[in-house]
Amino acid sequence: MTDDRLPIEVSHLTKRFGAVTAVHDLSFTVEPGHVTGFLGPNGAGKTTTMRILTGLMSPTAGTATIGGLAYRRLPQPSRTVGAVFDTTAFHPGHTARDHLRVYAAMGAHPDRRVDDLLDLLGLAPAADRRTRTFSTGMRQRLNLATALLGDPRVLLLDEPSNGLDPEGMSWLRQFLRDLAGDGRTVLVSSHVLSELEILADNVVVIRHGRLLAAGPWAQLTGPPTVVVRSPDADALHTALAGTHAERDGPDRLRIHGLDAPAVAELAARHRLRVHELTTERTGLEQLFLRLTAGEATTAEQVTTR
Ligand SMILES: Nc1ncnc2c1ncn2[C@@H]1O[C@H](COP(=O)(O)OP(=O)(O)OP(=O)(O)O)[C@@H](O)[C@H]1O
Repeated sequence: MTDDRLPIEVSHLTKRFGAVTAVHDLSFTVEPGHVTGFLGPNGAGKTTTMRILTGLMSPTAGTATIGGLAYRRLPQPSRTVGAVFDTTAFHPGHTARDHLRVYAAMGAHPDRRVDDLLDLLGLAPAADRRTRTFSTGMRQRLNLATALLGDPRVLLLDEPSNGLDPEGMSWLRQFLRDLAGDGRTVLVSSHVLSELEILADNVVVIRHGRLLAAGPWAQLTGPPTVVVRSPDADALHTALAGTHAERDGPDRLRIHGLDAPAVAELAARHRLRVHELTTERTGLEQLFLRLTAGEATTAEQVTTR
């Protein structure tokens, strides 16, 4: 394959199971070179979308492509796409090495990939332990190793952070960033916003199978607000004429459209005292609750606030 930067494109995708519409006219793009979060409450349609992307299910309508091709039309699917689903089961009597060897044989991947991946995922010391003794974190790593056997350019990971402790999260963040840094396309689902905030650069938010918002975090949460506490709040308010500032108590101002260093410099230029200067971002939890409560229904409504 000459072009190894392969975007994921979901276009007007619909999937019905009898009376249930799991995915409804869903469209979004996932760019290579970034980790993109796929966020939605339980039952939102994330797994269904990812299953369609990996050819495990057919859509009722619309398309889901990788580098412009449906999974079934990819010339070397297992070398192009690596997927991890939450439900991936291990044979409890198999060791980590056995497990990877079985999958390497199924995908006709060279056996040496097994040892390379055990090393890469930090599983070498546990390579000959039976998977039934594995912690959640080790299972997640073994899942990732399995997905990486074919050295794929696209990774679809369904809830890979489920059950990880903070150290595991920090490791996963770096690991996914390194994969994306190499031009890979990485889509990671979760129903927990704070996890995706750590792991992903961009996010696609869905609810009831429909798109709610998509884009980089900063674009979705809006610019920061600077809160200043100053005994010279009146004079500072006057000095801030032309920016959007509002009183928030006798000695406090909330300022939009300037960052904290700019506010500090302006105060210094006017020789005004600053006792406290903090930056607040629109709470991501708040954003998600607002989105999933149905106040916003399109990306525009979210980005323009
Ligand atoms: N095989 C199926 N048959 C019938 N309904 C299904 C099937 N698979 C999924 N659904 C339904 O489709 C909807 C979307 O489910 P899906 O698993 O895609 O959501 P999800 O966002 O991945 O949720 P979770 O975070 O709980 O995994 C749900 O209402 C689910 O019950």
